Amino acid sequence: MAPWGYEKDNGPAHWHKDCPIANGKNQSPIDLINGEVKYDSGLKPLTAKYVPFSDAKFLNNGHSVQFQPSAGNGSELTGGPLAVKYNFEQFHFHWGNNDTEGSEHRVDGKMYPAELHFVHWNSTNPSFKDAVGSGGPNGLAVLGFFLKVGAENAALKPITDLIPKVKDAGTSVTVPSNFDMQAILPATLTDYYTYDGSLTTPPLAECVKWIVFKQPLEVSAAQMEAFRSVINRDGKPMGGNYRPPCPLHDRAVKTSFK
Ligand SMILES: Cc1ccnc(S(N)(=O)=O)n1
Ligand SMILES: [Zn+2]
Repeated sequence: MAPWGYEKDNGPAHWHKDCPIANGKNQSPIDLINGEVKYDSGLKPLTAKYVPFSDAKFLNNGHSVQFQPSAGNGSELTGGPLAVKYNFEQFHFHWGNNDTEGSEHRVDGKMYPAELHFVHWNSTNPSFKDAVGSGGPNGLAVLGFFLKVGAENAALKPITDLIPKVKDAGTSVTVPSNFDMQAILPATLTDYYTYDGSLTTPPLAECVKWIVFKQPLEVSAAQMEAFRSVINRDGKPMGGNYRPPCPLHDRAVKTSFK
């Protein structure tokens, strides 16, 4: 099979051939149906501490654009549904070719124009790779933020301004060291959905504690257009790099809000 992608001949419907877990019972993304979620008063607030990065890259890996600091940067996530500290690994995006599609998770069937994933790994593992392979839903913790079109997002501007420099697959740039990742996050990380799921791209490992925030972040139309100018490994616009929702099976989606 050609390397996996989102086209007709290598998209999500094909992934099960190389990754049979694609048809597993704990796959992501899912449609977050408000009538079926359950408030959990035991969910604590989440704390994310992102420290300045000395040498971080912003890159086009052929299926997304991704911010990746050097390993062991010291940024970490605790609280919420998490029992231990998780180390920050990278963030990346999924988006559509128009404003009616692009997010991976949906809310009552609604898609947002894009979704931002902050990936963290369970610090009881020696590395990110070990955490992915650790088995069970506590290997990674991924924060999902919906993006909607509105005001310019000043915190993401240093990243969206770099997009023209990583237009082609396999390109990367160094991110200015004064980039403040903490500023991307809302002041308080409240009101989220959480459930046990998987990576949404191959290898689709079922190792993720998903934490999807109810409140979307805003980006400007110009920032959305920047994403839509990115080219994938097949030389086509990367937009549409989202997996459709997977069956919930017998999983519960909990909320930190009523
Ligand atoms: C690190 C990683 C790999 C694959 N997929 C994801 S995702 N889209 O589930 O966050 N993250
Ligand atoms: Zn993702």
